[in-house]
Parts: sequence; structure tokens; C-alpha cells
Amino acid sequence: MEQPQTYSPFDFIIFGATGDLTTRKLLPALFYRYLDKQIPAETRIIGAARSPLTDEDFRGRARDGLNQFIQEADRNPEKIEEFLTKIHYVSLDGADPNGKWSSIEDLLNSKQANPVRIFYFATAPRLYGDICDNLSNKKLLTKDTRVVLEKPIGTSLETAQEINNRVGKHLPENHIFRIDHYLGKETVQNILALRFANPVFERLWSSDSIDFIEITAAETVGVGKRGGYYDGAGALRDMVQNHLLQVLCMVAMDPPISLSEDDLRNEKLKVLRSLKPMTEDMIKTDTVRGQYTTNEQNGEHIPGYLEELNKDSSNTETFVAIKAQINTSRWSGVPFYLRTGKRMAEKTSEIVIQFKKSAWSLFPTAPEPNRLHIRIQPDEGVSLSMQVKDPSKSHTSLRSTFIDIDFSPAFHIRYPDSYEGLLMDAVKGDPLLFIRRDEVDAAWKWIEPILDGWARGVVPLSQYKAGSWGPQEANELLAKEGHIWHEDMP
Ligand SMILES: NC(=O)C1=CN([C@@H]2O[C@H](COP(=O)(O)OP(=O)(O)OC[C@H]3O[C@@H](n4cnc5c(N)ncnc54)[C@H](OP(=O)(O)O)[C@@H]3O)[C@@H](O)[C@H]2O)C=CC1
Ligand SMILES: O=C1O[C@H](COP(=O)(O)O)[C@@H](O)[C@H](O)[C@H]1O
Repeated sequence: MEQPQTYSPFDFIIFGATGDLTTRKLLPALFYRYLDKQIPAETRIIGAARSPLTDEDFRGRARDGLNQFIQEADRNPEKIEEFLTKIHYVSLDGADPNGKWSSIEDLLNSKQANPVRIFYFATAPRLYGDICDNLSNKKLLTKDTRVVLEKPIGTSLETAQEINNRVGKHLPENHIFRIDHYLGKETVQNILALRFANPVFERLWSSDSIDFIEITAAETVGVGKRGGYYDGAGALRDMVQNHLLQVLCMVAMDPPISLSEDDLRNEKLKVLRSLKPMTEDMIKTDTVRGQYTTNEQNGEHIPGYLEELNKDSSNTETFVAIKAQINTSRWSGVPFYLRTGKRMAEKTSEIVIQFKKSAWSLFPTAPEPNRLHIRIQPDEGVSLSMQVKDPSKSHTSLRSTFIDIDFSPAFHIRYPDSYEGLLMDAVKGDPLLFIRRDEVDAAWKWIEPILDGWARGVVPLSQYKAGSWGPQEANELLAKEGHIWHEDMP
């Protein structure tokens, strides 16, 4: 039987400790790993932000956050209190060289300090360079230090390179962990197993058999309190440049020669570099941008983007659909449709692989093409649509049905949140599921012309009702090629 993973005690310092990500994701993820006995007794979690809070204030906020964001069944007050004793807080402006660095220095230079030190940057990316300069000047970057950088790295290729250069001045690449939490999702990792451990799929995995591929990440939430950040970013930077392109890499890459970090990342990089550059004409015909508007559903008022932002106008997209193409022999002629949006009809992230129709049919009606649905979330699983004989009709009648595996009940396990495994990988020093610098550059190189084209007004901002599947133009994007979005199970 596989032994549970053990870790040496570590210091986990979070810049941006009072923010949304820390409260909703990072502390709950660390708490779950505490329940799983992966957080040794001497480990310390040190929150840092500018707000003037005491340790007790911060623990109080952490307690409230845990009680809100962990599952009800796991809200064990005793365990929560034990976990909170590991938490400290320092009030510090990480960008200010003259800030109160002594408080963090005292903690990290004390007798209780642990050799492995993780600095997690859960702040705006423009601060990463300054924080690193200060950590370096204060000699807090030891040989066992790793930094975790949240996405998006920059807002363009140039700003990403600036950030990576500044962080890279102080740390070697293998100590820089650029996180993309979609790679922490079990079902995204499962794409490797599905493809490379099942020859039945890998042999069909090319333009010979596949007609088109859809990758959707739809959310029902709006921008909420993150409007300040989001309005300057938009869905293309927030979701496509990172999460959707990473998923696309996992679906489209050739088999890596091993599961070592560089072999895997080399293959992902090849996909990013093979993306067909978007010309102005392609941007016009192959991209859709939308923004949600107010709606009433079941007597409930769903606010529009502008209402949430409390603004009269904004040119920011909350929805994107793109037809991407990959210039390789494996994928030539196969469209990859990427779609993401806020305030859509359902919370769902999934990949749909539509296989080609058979050219010839034995049956009076042509069989429906097979479709493989990979459900990333929720209800992680896989289903394959199939044609069977319709048992209620004549022997020449077909009916569509599917083989479905729902992973959680199948394996009797709790599906961990994507941050849990990634945080512990950073502690372990395993960069396999983190983004290498050249991947960030390649992703921005493909995205940037779209951003520029949109800034020039090449594609109008369409509207879609909150709670819908996005603007009509997104359906037309596929309809032009005789394709449709598959929102439901086959
Ligand atoms: N929220 C999410 O769902 C996701 C967020 N991310 C990324 O994570 C990062 C953080 O996002 P989010 O938590 O939403 O942002 P928030 O705006 O909620 O939080 C920002 C945090 O940074 C702190 N901060 C700001 N300036 C400084 C400074 N100079 N020194 C120290 N701390 C500072 C703020 O606290 P104070 O004002 O007290 O200093 C606050 O704790 C961003 O890069 C975002 O793109 C990525 C994926 C998802
Ligand atoms: O990185 C981000 O991801 C979330 C969506 O993540 P998911 O795991 O819930 O699919 C998104 O809400 C946020 O805007 C974005 O920054």
C-alpha cells in the first residue's frame, strides 16, 4: 500500500494574507492537509499584509474563513483551533524597503525557524519584483527558499518578462513556482492517464479521428469584490492566457518522454509555440467577447457586470470564445474551441472531444459521432457517448447512450481542492505541475495580438444575459463550421 507522504516542518509565508485568495483557498487547503497529517507540528504559517492586525485578529479572520470555506462535515472546532496555533501575522508593506521587515526577520531568524521556506505571493503581480528585492536585501532568501507566484504573471508579454526578470535576479528558475491552479485539478492531471495509459484513446487522438475539441470553463459567479482587479484584466487575461491554455496543452501535447518536470513542460511548450498566430482577420472571425447584463431568473434579480462594478460603462470582457488552431501534423484542421465566462448558466469546466462521423453507414440513419466528455468540475468524471441498438425498435434503429464514470463515488475519496496538492508540491520542491518561464512567454505571445486587436476595436463587445450560456455570437462561431457547444452530458 502507498505510504502517506510526509514532510519536514516548513515556514509558509503568505504575502496578501488578508485577501480573497488566502481566505477562500490557501488557508482551507493548508487546513485540509493538516487534517491529512501532512503539516508537521513545528510548521508555521505566517500571514503578511499591510493591514494592522495582531496574531489574534488574524487567527479570528482565519477561523471565520475556515468555517465558511471548508465543508460543513470537516468543521471540527478542536482541529481548527489546533491549526490556528500554527498561524502568525506580520503587518508589513512587502513593496516598501523601509517597511517593518524586522517583524518577519525576527520570526524567520528565530530558533523556531524551519529550513524550508515558502514565500507565497498572493498579491497583485506588479508587487512581486519589489517583494523579492526586499526579501533578498534582508537576506531572507535561503538555499531552501521557494517562491510561489500567482497568475496572471503580468498583463502582457513585456510586463511578464519584467516580473520574471526581477524575480529571476534573486532566485534560480527551479526555486520559482508559478502556480496555475487548473493543473492542481485531479481531472486535468487525469488527462495524462486517460490519454497515455489507454492506447484505445491515444491511437485515436489526432485529426485522423477527431473532428473538433471544446474546452469550457463556465462560472455562475460574477466578479463580486474583485471588480477592481477584474475590470483591468478581463476574461482573456484572467482565464484564457493561463488556465484554458494549460488545459489545451494537456489535451494536445505529444507524449512526453518521461514524467520529469522538464519533459512534460517541453511538450506543453511545443503546443503553445504551435498555436497558429492570430491575424487581424482571424481575430475578427474566430474570437468573441461578451459582457453579462442584468437578468431576472425565477423571481431573482441577477446583477449585470456594470451594476456589480457600480460603473456606467466598461469595455472589459467577462466572456470569451475563441477558435484556436494548432499547426502540427497531429492537429492540422482540428479546431479547438475555448470558452470561458462569468455569470453563465452553470458552474462547469469540461473538455469535449468530438470524434469524426463514419463516412459510411450500415444503418438507415447515420450514427451520431462518438463524444468523449472529460468533466473537470464539478462531478469529476468521464463519459463516452455511444450508439447502441434501440431495444424498443426494429433491429436497424440506433439510440445514443453513454458509458459514464463518476470518479468520486467510484474511488470513495474526497476530491481535494486544486490548491491542496500544489501547495504541498511547492513545499516538497516538485515543479512538475508549475509553469516554466518559457511557457508564460509563449502563452502571452499568442494572446497579445488578440488583446491588441480587441483594443483597436476589431471585435465588438457583445452582451449576454447573466445566467445564460453567453452571447449568440459564440454559437455562431461554431455554427459556421457545422459544430455546436455541448453543454450537457451526451
Ligand atoms: N481570488 C482568486 O480567486 C484568485 C486570485 N488569484 C491571484 O492571487 C492574487 C491575489 O488575489 P486576491 O486575493 O483576489 O486579491 P485581494 O485584492 O483580495 O488581496 C490582495 C492582498 O494583498 C495585500 N497587499 C496589497 N498590497 C500589499 C503590499 N504592498 N504588501 C503586502 N500585502 C499587500 C492586501 O492586503 P492589505 O491591503 O492589508 O495590504 C490583500 O491581503 C492575485 O495575483 C490574483 O490574480 C489567482 C487565482 C484566483
Ligand atoms: O484564476 C481564477 O480562477 C477562478 C475560477 O477557478 P475555478 O477553480 O473555480 O474554476 C476565477 O473565478 C477567477 O476569476 C480567476 O482569477
